[in-house]
Amino acid sequence: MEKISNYIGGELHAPSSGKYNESINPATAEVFSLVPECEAVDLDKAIQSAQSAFPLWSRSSAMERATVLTKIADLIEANAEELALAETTDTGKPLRLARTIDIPRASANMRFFAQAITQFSSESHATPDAINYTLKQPLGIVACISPWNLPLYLFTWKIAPALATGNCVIAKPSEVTPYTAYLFSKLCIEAGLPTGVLSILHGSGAGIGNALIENKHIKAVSFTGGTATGKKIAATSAPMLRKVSLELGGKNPALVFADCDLEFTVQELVKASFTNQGEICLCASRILVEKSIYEDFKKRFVEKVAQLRVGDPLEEENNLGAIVSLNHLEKIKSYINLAKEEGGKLLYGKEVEAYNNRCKNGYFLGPHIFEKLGPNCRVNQEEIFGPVVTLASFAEENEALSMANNSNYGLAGTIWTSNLNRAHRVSEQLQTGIVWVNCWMNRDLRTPFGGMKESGLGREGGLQALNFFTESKNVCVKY
Ligand SMILES: NC(=O)C1=CN([C@@H]2O[C@H](COP(=O)(O)OP(=O)(O)OC[C@H]3O[C@@H](n4cnc5c(N)ncnc54)[C@H](O)[C@@H]3O)[C@@H](O)[C@H]2O)C=CC1
Ligand SMILES: O=C(O)/C=C/C=C(\O)C(=O)O
Repeated sequence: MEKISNYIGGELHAPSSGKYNESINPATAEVFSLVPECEAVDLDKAIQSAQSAFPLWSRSSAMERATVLTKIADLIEANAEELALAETTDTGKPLRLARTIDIPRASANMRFFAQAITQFSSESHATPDAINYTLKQPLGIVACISPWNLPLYLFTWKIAPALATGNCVIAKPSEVTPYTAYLFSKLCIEAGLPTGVLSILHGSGAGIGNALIENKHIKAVSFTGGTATGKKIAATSAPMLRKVSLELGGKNPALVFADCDLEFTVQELVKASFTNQGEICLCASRILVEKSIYEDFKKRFVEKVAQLRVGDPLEEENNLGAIVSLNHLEKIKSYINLAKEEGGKLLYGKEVEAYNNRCKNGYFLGPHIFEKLGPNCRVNQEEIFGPVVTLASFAEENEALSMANNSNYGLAGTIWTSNLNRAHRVSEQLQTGIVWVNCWMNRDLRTPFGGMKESGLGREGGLQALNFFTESKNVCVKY
Protein backbone atom coordinates (compact mmCIF):
# COMPACT_ATOMS: atom_id res chain seq x y z
CA MET A 1 0.00 0.00 0.00
CA GLU A 2 1.39 3.35 -1.01
CA LYS A 3 2.50 5.94 1.52
CA ILE A 4 1.58 9.36 0.18
CA SER A 5 4.33 12.00 0.39
CA ASN A 6 4.18 15.72 0.93
CA TYR A 7 5.56 17.99 -1.77
CA ILE A 8 7.91 20.57 -0.26
CA GLY A 9 10.86 22.42 -1.78
CA GLY A 10 10.30 20.74 -5.12
CA GLU A 11 10.69 17.23 -3.65
CA LEU A 12 8.57 14.47 -2.14
CA HIS A 13 8.96 14.14 1.64
CA ALA A 14 7.66 11.94 4.42
CA PRO A 15 6.00 13.87 7.27
CA SER A 16 8.45 14.92 10.00
CA SER A 17 6.24 13.27 12.60
CA GLY A 18 6.40 9.93 10.78
CA LYS A 19 2.63 9.72 11.39
CA TYR A 20 0.20 8.44 8.76
CA ASN A 21 -3.53 7.84 8.74
CA GLU A 22 -5.43 5.37 6.61
CA SER A 23 -7.27 6.60 3.54
CA ILE A 24 -10.17 4.33 2.68
CA ASN A 25 -11.62 3.26 -0.66
CA PRO A 26 -15.33 3.84 0.10
CA ALA A 27 -16.51 1.36 -2.52
CA THR A 28 -14.78 -1.54 -0.75
CA ALA A 29 -14.12 -0.18 2.76
CA GLU A 30 -10.48 -1.27 2.32
CA VAL A 31 -7.43 0.87 3.00
CA PHE A 32 -6.24 2.45 -0.24
CA SER A 33 -3.26 4.55 0.90
CA LEU A 34 -1.57 6.05 3.94
CA VAL A 35 -1.88 9.80 4.24
CA PRO A 36 0.75 11.85 6.12
CA GLU A 37 -0.25 13.85 9.17
CA CYS A 38 1.82 17.00 8.75
CA GLU A 39 2.84 19.15 11.66
CA ALA A 40 4.09 22.70 12.20
CA VAL A 41 7.66 21.74 11.29
CA ASP A 42 6.56 20.62 7.80
CA LEU A 43 4.68 23.88 7.39
CA ASP A 44 7.79 25.85 8.45
CA LYS A 45 9.79 24.09 5.73
CA ALA A 46 7.13 24.87 3.14
CA ILE A 47 7.04 28.52 4.21
CA GLN A 48 10.84 28.83 4.03
CA SER A 49 10.88 27.24 0.63
CA ALA A 50 8.11 29.58 -0.61
CA GLN A 51 9.94 32.60 0.80
CA SER A 52 13.04 31.65 -1.20
CA ALA A 53 11.01 31.05 -4.36
CA PHE A 54 8.84 34.16 -4.25
CA PRO A 55 11.29 36.85 -5.44
CA LEU A 56 12.03 35.03 -8.71
CA TRP A 57 8.56 33.56 -9.33
CA SER A 58 6.73 36.82 -8.64
CA ARG A 59 8.98 38.62 -11.13
CA SER A 60 8.89 35.94 -13.81
CA SER A 61 7.00 36.90 -16.96
CA ALA A 62 3.38 35.90 -17.43
CA MET A 63 4.53 33.82 -20.40
CA GLU A 64 7.05 31.86 -18.27
CA ARG A 65 4.36 31.04 -15.73
CA ALA A 66 1.88 30.19 -18.48
CA THR A 67 4.39 27.81 -20.06
CA VAL A 68 4.90 25.71 -16.95
CA LEU A 69 1.17 25.67 -16.08
CA THR A 70 0.41 24.53 -19.63
CA LYS A 71 2.99 21.77 -19.27
CA ILE A 72 1.21 20.58 -16.14
CA ALA A 73 -2.13 20.64 -18.03
CA ASP A 74 -0.54 18.51 -20.78
CA LEU A 75 0.77 16.04 -18.20
CA ILE A 76 -2.65 15.74 -16.57
CA GLU A 77 -4.03 14.81 -19.98
CA ALA A 78 -1.20 12.37 -20.63
CA ASN A 79 -1.88 10.66 -17.27
CA ALA A 80 -5.66 11.02 -17.34
CA GLU A 81 -6.51 7.35 -16.96
CA GLU A 82 -4.27 6.85 -13.90
CA LEU A 83 -5.65 10.02 -12.32
CA ALA A 84 -9.27 9.06 -13.03
CA LEU A 85 -8.82 5.61 -11.51
CA ALA A 86 -7.15 7.11 -8.43
CA GLU A 87 -9.95 9.67 -8.05
CA THR A 88 -12.57 6.95 -8.24
CA THR A 89 -10.74 4.74 -5.75
CA ASP A 90 -10.38 7.61 -3.28
CA THR A 91 -13.89 9.09 -3.57
CA GLY A 92 -16.16 6.24 -4.66
CA LYS A 93 -17.46 8.27 -7.62
CA PRO A 94 -18.20 6.46 -10.90
CA LEU A 95 -15.07 6.07 -13.03
CA ARG A 96 -17.07 7.39 -15.97
CA LEU A 97 -17.53 10.66 -14.09
CA ALA A 98 -13.88 10.93 -13.09
CA ARG A 99 -12.90 10.33 -16.72
CA THR A 100 -15.35 12.78 -18.27
CA ILE A 101 -15.66 15.51 -15.63
CA ASP A 102 -13.06 15.54 -12.85
CA ILE A 103 -9.81 14.97 -14.70
CA PRO A 104 -10.64 16.90 -17.91
CA ARG A 105 -11.69 19.85 -15.74
CA ALA A 106 -8.43 19.67 -13.75
CA SER A 107 -6.37 20.06 -16.93
CA ALA A 108 -8.82 22.72 -18.20
CA ASN A 109 -8.30 24.71 -14.98
CA MET A 110 -4.52 24.74 -15.45
CA ARG A 111 -4.78 25.60 -19.15
CA PHE A 112 -7.47 28.24 -18.63
CA PHE A 113 -5.45 30.23 -16.08
CA ALA A 114 -2.23 29.76 -18.06
CA GLN A 115 -3.97 31.51 -20.96
CA ALA A 116 -5.81 34.02 -18.77
CA ILE A 117 -2.64 35.39 -17.20
CA THR A 118 -1.23 36.26 -20.61
CA GLN A 119 -4.32 38.44 -21.19
CA PHE A 120 -4.51 39.98 -17.68
CA SER A 121 -4.29 43.75 -17.97
CA SER A 122 -4.96 46.67 -15.67
CA GLU A 123 -6.60 50.08 -15.93
CA SER A 124 -5.08 53.48 -16.48
CA HIS A 125 -6.82 56.80 -15.75
CA ALA A 126 -5.62 60.05 -17.28
CA THR A 127 -6.29 63.59 -16.04
CA PRO A 128 -5.03 66.81 -17.70
CA ASP A 129 -1.92 66.79 -15.51
CA ALA A 130 -1.27 63.15 -14.58
CA ILE A 131 -1.71 59.55 -15.52
CA ASN A 132 -2.60 56.84 -13.07
CA TYR A 133 -1.93 53.20 -13.77
CA THR A 134 -2.63 50.15 -11.68
CA LEU A 135 -0.10 47.44 -10.93
CA LYS A 136 -1.55 44.01 -10.13
CA GLN A 137 1.01 42.46 -7.83
CA PRO A 138 1.02 38.98 -6.32
CA LEU A 139 0.24 38.80 -2.61
CA GLY A 140 3.07 36.52 -1.48
CA ILE A 141 2.41 33.11 0.06
CA VAL A 142 -1.22 32.01 -0.12
CA ALA A 143 -3.10 28.95 1.16
CA CYS A 144 -5.49 26.84 -0.92
CA ILE A 145 -7.62 24.38 1.04
CA SER A 146 -9.83 22.01 -0.92
CA PRO A 147 -12.51 19.40 -0.14
CA TRP A 148 -13.14 15.73 -0.96
CA ASN A 149 -16.06 15.83 -3.39
CA LEU A 150 -14.24 17.00 -6.53
CA PRO A 151 -10.67 16.55 -5.32
CA LEU A 152 -8.32 17.36 -8.21
CA TYR A 153 -10.98 19.51 -9.93
CA LEU A 154 -11.24 21.93 -7.01
CA PHE A 155 -7.58 21.67 -5.99
CA THR A 156 -6.47 22.90 -9.44
CA TRP A 157 -9.31 25.45 -9.61
CA LYS A 158 -7.66 27.19 -6.65
CA ILE A 159 -3.95 26.77 -7.21
CA ALA A 160 -3.98 27.62 -10.94
CA PRO A 161 -4.99 31.31 -10.59
CA ALA A 162 -2.83 31.69 -7.47
CA LEU A 163 0.28 30.44 -9.31
CA ALA A 164 -0.56 32.22 -12.56
CA THR A 165 -0.57 35.58 -10.77
CA GLY A 166 2.90 34.94 -9.34
CA ASN A 167 2.08 33.83 -5.80
CA CYS A 168 3.70 30.92 -3.99
CA VAL A 169 1.10 28.45 -2.79
CA ILE A 170 0.80 26.11 0.15
CA ALA A 171 -2.05 23.76 -0.65
CA LYS A 172 -3.85 21.32 1.60
CA PRO A 173 -6.08 18.78 -0.11
CA SER A 174 -8.73 16.96 1.88
CA GLU A 175 -7.29 14.21 4.06
CA VAL A 176 -10.27 12.08 2.95
CA THR A 177 -9.19 12.08 -0.71
CA PRO A 178 -5.49 13.00 -0.91
CA TYR A 179 -4.30 10.71 -3.67
CA THR A 180 -4.68 12.73 -6.88
CA ALA A 181 -3.01 15.76 -5.26
CA TYR A 182 -0.07 13.44 -4.52
CA LEU A 183 0.03 12.29 -8.16
CA PHE A 184 -0.25 15.94 -9.16
CA SER A 185 2.89 16.79 -7.14
CA LYS A 186 4.82 14.24 -9.23
CA LEU A 187 3.54 15.95 -12.40
CA CYS A 188 4.74 19.33 -11.07
CA ILE A 189 8.23 17.89 -10.63
CA GLU A 190 8.12 16.44 -14.16
CA ALA A 191 6.89 19.76 -15.58
CA GLY A 192 9.79 21.64 -13.94
CA LEU A 193 7.68 23.87 -11.69
CA PRO A 194 10.36 25.89 -9.85
CA THR A 195 11.28 24.70 -6.36
CA GLY A 196 9.18 26.14 -3.53
CA VAL A 197 6.55 27.74 -5.76
CA LEU A 198 4.00 25.13 -4.69
CA SER A 199 3.99 22.96 -1.57
CA ILE A 200 1.35 20.32 -0.95
CA LEU A 201 0.91 19.40 2.71
CA HIS A 202 -1.29 16.47 3.66
CA GLY A 203 -3.15 16.00 6.91
CA SER A 204 -6.23 16.77 8.91
CA GLY A 205 -8.16 20.02 9.01
CA ALA A 206 -7.80 20.29 12.77
CA GLY A 207 -4.03 19.71 12.49
CA ILE A 208 -2.18 21.09 9.50
CA GLY A 209 -5.27 22.89 8.10
CA ASN A 210 -5.61 24.89 11.26
CA ALA A 211 -1.85 25.53 11.51
CA LEU A 212 -1.91 26.85 7.97
CA ILE A 213 -4.68 29.36 8.56
CA GLU A 214 -3.11 30.52 11.83
CA ASN A 215 0.22 31.18 10.13
CA LYS A 216 0.99 34.91 9.83
CA HIS A 217 2.98 34.46 6.60
CA ILE A 218 -0.15 33.40 4.72
CA LYS A 219 -1.49 36.46 2.88
CA ALA A 220 -4.75 34.98 1.57
CA VAL A 221 -6.82 31.83 1.96
CA SER A 222 -8.91 30.29 -0.78
CA PHE A 223 -11.18 27.63 0.72
CA THR A 224 -13.93 25.31 -0.47
CA GLY A 225 -15.76 23.15 2.05
CA GLY A 226 -18.33 23.25 4.83
CA THR A 227 -19.82 26.52 6.09
CA ALA A 228 -18.69 25.88 9.70
CA THR A 229 -15.06 25.53 8.58
CA GLY A 230 -15.38 28.58 6.34
CA LYS A 231 -16.58 30.69 9.28
CA LYS A 232 -13.64 29.51 11.38
CA ILE A 233 -11.22 30.48 8.63
CA ALA A 234 -12.90 33.90 8.35
CA ALA A 235 -12.71 34.42 12.12
CA THR A 236 -9.01 33.48 12.27
CA SER A 237 -8.20 35.64 9.26
CA ALA A 238 -10.16 38.76 10.29
CA PRO A 239 -7.68 40.08 12.92
CA MET A 240 -4.88 39.62 10.37
CA LEU A 241 -6.90 41.65 7.80
CA ARG A 242 -6.19 38.81 5.42
CA LYS A 243 -8.10 38.21 2.19
CA VAL A 244 -10.37 35.16 2.17
CA SER A 245 -12.35 33.55 -0.62
CA LEU A 246 -14.89 31.08 0.74
CA GLU A 247 -16.93 28.64 -1.36
CA LEU A 248 -19.26 26.96 1.10
CA GLY A 249 -22.40 24.89 1.26
CA GLY A 250 -25.70 25.13 -0.58
CA LYS A 251 -29.36 24.17 -0.29
CA ASN A 252 -30.11 24.79 -3.90
CA PRO A 253 -33.65 25.41 -5.14
CA ALA A 254 -34.92 24.28 -8.55
CA LEU A 255 -37.98 26.24 -9.71
CA VAL A 256 -40.05 24.26 -12.18
CA PHE A 257 -42.78 26.24 -13.94
CA ALA A 258 -45.77 24.73 -15.74
CA ASP A 259 -44.54 26.13 -19.06
CA CYS A 260 -41.24 24.20 -18.98
CA ASP A 261 -40.30 21.40 -21.34
CA LEU A 262 -41.31 18.76 -18.81
CA GLU A 263 -39.53 15.71 -20.21
CA PHE A 264 -36.25 17.61 -20.58
CA THR A 265 -36.60 19.24 -17.14
CA VAL A 266 -37.15 15.90 -15.42
CA GLN A 267 -34.14 14.42 -17.18
CA GLU A 268 -31.86 17.34 -16.26
CA LEU A 269 -33.07 17.57 -12.67
CA VAL A 270 -32.29 13.89 -12.13
CA LYS A 271 -28.68 14.77 -13.06
CA ALA A 272 -28.75 17.97 -10.99
CA SER A 273 -29.91 16.04 -7.93
CA PHE A 274 -27.84 12.88 -8.05
CA THR A 275 -24.64 13.45 -10.03
CA ASN A 276 -21.63 12.50 -7.90
CA GLN A 277 -24.08 10.95 -5.37
CA GLY A 278 -25.41 14.46 -4.71
CA GLU A 279 -21.99 15.40 -3.31
CA ILE A 280 -21.58 18.67 -5.21
CA CYS A 281 -22.32 21.98 -3.56
CA LEU A 282 -24.32 22.92 -6.69
CA CYS A 283 -26.67 19.92 -6.63
CA ALA A 284 -30.39 20.65 -6.58
CA SER A 285 -31.82 19.73 -3.18
CA ARG A 286 -35.21 21.49 -3.00
CA ILE A 287 -37.31 20.95 -6.12
CA LEU A 288 -40.23 23.38 -6.24
CA VAL A 289 -42.86 22.59 -8.85
CA GLU A 290 -45.89 24.62 -10.02
CA LYS A 291 -49.07 23.05 -8.65
CA SER A 292 -50.74 22.36 -12.01
CA ILE A 293 -47.91 20.00 -13.09
CA TYR A 294 -46.80 18.75 -9.66
CA GLU A 295 -48.33 15.26 -9.87
CA ASP A 296 -47.15 14.75 -13.45
CA PHE A 297 -43.64 15.95 -12.60
CA LYS A 298 -43.52 13.75 -9.50
CA LYS A 299 -44.54 10.63 -11.41
CA ARG A 300 -41.99 11.17 -14.18
CA PHE A 301 -39.22 12.16 -11.76
CA VAL A 302 -39.70 9.10 -9.56
CA GLU A 303 -39.82 6.85 -12.65
CA LYS A 304 -36.55 8.27 -13.99
CA VAL A 305 -34.81 8.09 -10.62
CA ALA A 306 -35.86 4.45 -10.27
CA GLN A 307 -33.85 3.74 -13.43
CA LEU A 308 -30.60 5.00 -11.85
CA ARG A 309 -28.16 2.24 -11.04
CA VAL A 310 -26.14 2.34 -7.84
CA GLY A 311 -23.04 0.21 -7.33
CA ASP A 312 -19.42 -0.51 -8.17
CA PRO A 313 -17.96 2.76 -9.49
CA LEU A 314 -15.76 0.79 -11.88
CA GLU A 315 -18.80 -0.63 -13.71
CA GLU A 316 -19.73 1.56 -16.64
CA GLU A 317 -23.50 1.17 -16.25
CA ASN A 318 -23.67 2.54 -12.69
CA ASN A 319 -24.89 6.11 -12.27
CA LEU A 320 -24.08 6.49 -8.57
CA GLY A 321 -21.03 5.08 -6.82
CA ALA A 322 -20.19 4.99 -3.12
CA ILE A 323 -20.58 7.78 -0.57
CA VAL A 324 -17.17 9.23 0.24
CA SER A 325 -16.80 7.94 3.82
CA LEU A 326 -18.59 6.01 6.53
CA ASN A 327 -18.94 9.22 8.54
CA HIS A 328 -20.59 10.99 5.66
CA LEU A 329 -22.86 8.01 4.94
CA GLU A 330 -24.02 8.08 8.58
CA LYS A 331 -24.66 11.82 8.32
CA ILE A 332 -26.83 11.40 5.21
CA LYS A 333 -28.72 8.49 6.76
CA SER A 334 -29.43 10.58 9.84
CA TYR A 335 -31.12 13.15 7.57
CA ILE A 336 -33.20 10.40 5.95
CA ASN A 337 -34.40 9.40 9.42
CA LEU A 338 -34.98 13.04 10.30
CA ALA A 339 -37.06 13.53 7.14
CA LYS A 340 -39.35 10.72 8.33
CA GLU A 341 -39.53 12.17 11.85
CA GLU A 342 -40.39 15.58 10.40
CA GLY A 343 -43.38 14.07 8.62
CA GLY A 344 -41.88 13.60 5.17
CA LYS A 345 -43.33 11.04 2.80
CA LEU A 346 -40.68 8.87 1.14
CA LEU A 347 -41.49 8.71 -2.58
CA TYR A 348 -38.42 6.74 -3.53
CA GLY A 349 -35.42 5.26 -1.71
CA LYS A 350 -34.13 1.83 -0.81
CA GLU A 351 -32.52 0.80 2.47
CA VAL A 352 -30.19 -1.68 0.84
CA GLU A 353 -29.09 -2.22 -2.77
CA ALA A 354 -27.46 -5.32 -4.21
CA TYR A 355 -23.76 -4.89 -4.87
CA ASN A 356 -21.16 -7.12 -6.41
CA ASN A 357 -18.77 -9.02 -4.19
CA ARG A 358 -15.93 -6.52 -4.49
CA CYS A 359 -18.19 -3.83 -3.07
CA LYS A 360 -20.08 -5.84 -0.49
CA ASN A 361 -18.71 -3.72 2.42
CA GLY A 362 -18.81 -0.38 0.57
CA TYR A 363 -20.62 2.77 1.70
CA PHE A 364 -23.49 2.87 -0.76
CA LEU A 365 -26.73 4.78 -0.65
CA GLY A 366 -29.17 5.14 -3.49
CA PRO A 367 -31.26 8.21 -4.38
CA HIS A 368 -33.98 9.31 -1.97
CA ILE A 369 -36.96 11.56 -2.74
CA PHE A 370 -39.27 13.05 -0.11
CA GLU A 371 -42.36 15.21 -0.26
CA LYS A 372 -44.70 16.78 2.31
CA LEU A 373 -41.91 18.48 4.26
CA GLY A 374 -42.51 22.08 5.34
CA PRO A 375 -40.16 24.80 4.08
CA ASN A 376 -38.77 25.48 7.56
CA CYS A 377 -38.04 21.91 8.62
CA ARG A 378 -34.38 20.98 9.09
CA VAL A 379 -34.29 18.71 6.05
CA ASN A 380 -35.29 21.68 3.88
CA GLN A 381 -32.91 24.06 5.64
CA GLU A 382 -29.68 22.14 6.30
CA GLU A 383 -27.14 20.95 3.75
CA ILE A 384 -27.25 17.16 3.39
CA PHE A 385 -24.67 16.85 0.59
CA GLY A 386 -25.90 13.47 -0.54
CA PRO A 387 -28.49 11.78 -2.77
CA VAL A 388 -31.56 13.20 -1.02
CA VAL A 389 -34.01 15.70 -2.53
CA THR A 390 -37.37 17.08 -1.50
CA LEU A 391 -40.32 18.00 -3.72
CA ALA A 392 -42.87 20.71 -2.92
CA SER A 393 -45.45 22.61 -4.91
CA PHE A 394 -46.12 26.35 -5.34
CA ALA A 395 -49.14 28.24 -6.62
CA GLU A 396 -47.48 31.10 -8.48
CA GLU A 397 -44.18 32.85 -9.20
CA ASN A 398 -43.99 34.96 -6.04
CA GLU A 399 -44.61 31.98 -3.84
CA ALA A 400 -41.92 30.04 -5.71
CA LEU A 401 -39.47 32.86 -5.10
CA SER A 402 -40.26 33.20 -1.42
CA MET A 403 -39.90 29.43 -0.95
CA ALA A 404 -36.61 29.41 -2.89
CA ASN A 405 -35.21 32.35 -0.94
CA ASN A 406 -36.28 30.91 2.42
CA SER A 407 -32.78 29.65 3.17
CA ASN A 408 -29.63 30.73 4.94
CA TYR A 409 -27.76 29.47 1.90
CA GLY A 410 -27.56 31.16 -1.50
CA LEU A 411 -25.35 29.26 -3.88
CA ALA A 412 -27.01 28.02 -7.08
CA GLY A 413 -30.61 28.16 -8.27
CA THR A 414 -32.11 26.66 -11.40
CA ILE A 415 -35.18 27.91 -13.28
CA TRP A 416 -37.11 25.73 -15.70
CA THR A 417 -39.46 27.65 -17.99
CA SER A 418 -40.04 28.49 -21.63
CA ASN A 419 -41.04 32.06 -20.75
CA LEU A 420 -37.99 34.25 -21.29
CA ASN A 421 -39.44 37.24 -19.45
CA ARG A 422 -40.13 35.07 -16.43
CA ALA A 423 -36.62 33.61 -16.61
CA HIS A 424 -35.06 37.09 -16.41
CA ARG A 425 -37.50 38.32 -13.74
CA VAL A 426 -37.00 35.33 -11.46
CA SER A 427 -33.21 35.24 -12.01
CA GLU A 428 -32.99 38.82 -10.85
CA GLN A 429 -34.86 38.05 -7.63
CA LEU A 430 -33.29 34.72 -6.70
CA GLN A 431 -30.91 35.11 -3.78
CA THR A 432 -28.16 32.91 -5.21
CA GLY A 433 -24.74 33.72 -6.64
CA ILE A 434 -25.38 31.47 -9.63
CA VAL A 435 -28.58 31.01 -11.64
CA TRP A 436 -28.96 28.45 -14.39
CA VAL A 437 -31.98 28.69 -16.71
CA ASN A 438 -33.01 25.41 -18.35
CA CYS A 439 -29.64 23.89 -17.53
CA TRP A 440 -27.45 22.87 -14.60
CA MET A 441 -23.71 23.06 -14.05
CA ASN A 442 -23.15 24.55 -17.46
CA ARG A 443 -19.74 26.04 -16.68
CA ASP A 444 -17.81 28.80 -18.41
CA LEU A 445 -14.59 29.32 -16.45
CA ARG A 446 -14.65 33.07 -17.17
CA THR A 447 -17.81 33.66 -15.11
CA PRO A 448 -17.95 34.72 -11.43
CA PHE A 449 -18.51 31.61 -9.31
CA GLY A 450 -19.65 31.67 -5.69
CA GLY A 451 -22.51 32.14 -3.28
CA MET A 452 -24.48 34.63 -1.21
CA LYS A 453 -25.44 34.41 2.46
CA GLU A 454 -23.94 31.34 4.22
CA SER A 455 -22.78 29.94 0.88
CA GLY A 456 -19.66 32.01 0.92
CA LEU A 457 -17.71 35.15 0.47
CA GLY A 458 -16.14 36.38 -2.74
CA ARG A 459 -16.14 34.89 -6.22
CA GLU A 460 -13.82 32.55 -8.04
CA GLY A 461 -13.35 32.14 -11.78
CA GLY A 462 -11.79 34.24 -14.54
CA LEU A 463 -10.92 37.81 -13.67
CA GLN A 464 -12.39 37.50 -10.18
CA ALA A 465 -9.81 34.89 -9.25
CA LEU A 466 -6.94 36.84 -10.80
CA ASN A 467 -8.03 39.94 -8.89
CA PHE A 468 -8.39 37.98 -5.64
CA PHE A 469 -4.82 36.73 -5.82
CA THR A 470 -3.34 40.17 -6.59
CA GLU A 471 -2.99 43.47 -4.79
CA SER A 472 -3.93 46.53 -6.86
CA LYS A 473 -1.39 49.31 -6.52
CA ASN A 474 -2.13 52.68 -8.09
CA VAL A 475 0.79 54.70 -9.45
CA CYS A 476 0.14 58.37 -10.25
CA VAL A 477 2.68 60.08 -12.53
CA LYS A 478 2.46 63.84 -13.01
CA TYR A 479 3.20 65.02 -16.56
N1 LIG B 1 -17.76 21.90 -1.65
C1 LIG B 1 -18.56 22.00 -0.64
O1 LIG B 1 -19.39 22.84 -0.59
C2 LIG B 1 -18.36 21.04 0.44
C3 LIG B 1 -19.23 21.04 1.49
N2 LIG B 1 -19.04 20.18 2.48
C4 LIG B 1 -20.01 20.22 3.57
O2 LIG B 1 -19.32 20.26 4.79
C5 LIG B 1 -19.70 19.15 5.58
C6 LIG B 1 -18.50 18.70 6.37
O3 LIG B 1 -17.58 18.07 5.51
P1 LIG B 1 -16.05 18.09 5.84
O4 LIG B 1 -15.31 17.12 5.05
O5 LIG B 1 -15.92 17.98 7.32
O6 LIG B 1 -15.66 19.55 5.29
P2 LIG B 1 -14.57 20.51 5.80
O7 LIG B 1 -15.02 21.89 5.57
O8 LIG B 1 -14.16 20.13 7.18
O9 LIG B 1 -13.33 20.14 4.85
C7 LIG B 1 -12.91 20.86 3.73
C8 LIG B 1 -11.40 21.11 3.81
O10 LIG B 1 -11.13 21.94 4.93
C9 LIG B 1 -10.13 21.37 5.76
N3 LIG B 1 -10.35 21.81 7.13
C10 LIG B 1 -11.21 21.31 8.04
N4 LIG B 1 -11.12 22.00 9.19
C11 LIG B 1 -10.19 22.97 9.00
C12 LIG B 1 -9.67 24.00 9.82
N5 LIG B 1 -10.07 24.17 11.07
N6 LIG B 1 -8.74 24.80 9.30
C13 LIG B 1 -8.33 24.66 8.03
N7 LIG B 1 -8.77 23.69 7.21
C14 LIG B 1 -9.71 22.85 7.68
C15 LIG B 1 -10.31 19.89 5.53
O11 LIG B 1 -9.15 19.18 5.94
C16 LIG B 1 -10.56 19.85 4.04
O12 LIG B 1 -9.34 19.94 3.34
C17 LIG B 1 -20.22 18.12 4.58
O13 LIG B 1 -21.10 17.23 5.17
C18 LIG B 1 -20.88 18.99 3.58
O14 LIG B 1 -22.17 19.34 4.02
C19 LIG B 1 -17.99 19.31 2.48
C20 LIG B 1 -17.11 19.26 1.46
C21 LIG B 1 -17.26 20.11 0.31
O1 LIG C 1 -16.34 25.20 -10.26
C1 LIG C 1 -17.17 24.32 -10.51
O2 LIG C 1 -17.49 24.04 -11.64
C2 LIG C 1 -17.77 23.52 -9.45
C3 LIG C 1 -17.52 23.74 -8.19
C4 LIG C 1 -18.08 22.89 -7.19
C5 LIG C 1 -17.87 23.08 -5.90
O3 LIG C 1 -17.25 24.17 -5.44
C6 LIG C 1 -18.27 22.11 -4.87
O4 LIG C 1 -18.97 21.16 -5.14
O5 LIG C 1 -17.83 22.32 -3.75
